[in-house]
Amino acid sequence: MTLRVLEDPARLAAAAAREFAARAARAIRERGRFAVALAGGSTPRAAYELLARDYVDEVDWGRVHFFFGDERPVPPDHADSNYRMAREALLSCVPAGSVHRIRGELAPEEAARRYEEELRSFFAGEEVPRFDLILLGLGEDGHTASLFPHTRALGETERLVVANPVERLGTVRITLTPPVINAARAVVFLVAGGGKAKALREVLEGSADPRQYPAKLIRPGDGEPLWLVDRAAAASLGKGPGRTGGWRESS
Ligand SMILES: O=C(O)[C@H](O)[C@@H](O)[C@H](O)[C@H](O)COP(=O)(O)O
Repeated sequence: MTLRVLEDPARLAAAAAREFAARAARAIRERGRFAVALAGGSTPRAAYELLARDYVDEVDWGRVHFFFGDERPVPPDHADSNYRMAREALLSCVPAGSVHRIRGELAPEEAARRYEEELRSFFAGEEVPRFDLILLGLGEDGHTASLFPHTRALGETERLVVANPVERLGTVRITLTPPVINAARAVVFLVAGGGKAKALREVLEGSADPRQYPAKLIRPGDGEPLWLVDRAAAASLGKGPGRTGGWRESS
């Protein structure tokens, strides 16, 4: 597991944009396309905006295929839509090869079924779709994508996409499941803000049950997750009695 601590959210966004562009170039060089699942929430927005502003000529956007790690059960123009955030920050600014949104306007089960169909079609021939990159955030409760603590999706081993009831939020979210995320060639977490410090320490150093901190379930077989965090989110690392190590800080 590699941890990079950036001074502030702006430097975190810049590092994330650089990472995205580097992995896109490598995937396109090696396989002729770059299949990426975008994270939702607020943290990644600045990185998406940097990609749209500073990387228009750096990335062969026509070979980039955008997917989503999860979606809220809302239409694409709703303020809570992860698709809407990505469209405003990036997708409307670059000539992507394709954009595959999760149809939040449908009933969650139907949205999950259709999205799974779309994944199986795009990744035809792959038992489990292998994204070149999956971007993820981390919630203060240790969730990632829409894998929330003690929810049904955490134990999913067959489905690629599920409708996941989240009692605490009183809603049903549509999310990639752990097997798909862990099949990715690369997983990069973007974590900013002191509010995430406790969850980040628990995930990286704690021995709590992964059902309590679902981001602990993310262990890509191919490579270690890269954690891009700002200094505020990293404030509690290396202090807890339960530091299990296992991560190295890279400059
Ligand atoms: O749909 C979502 O909300 C995200 O997929 C979710 O997993 C997010 O990444 C975390 O909740 C962190 O959100 P912030 O970046 O807003 O803190």
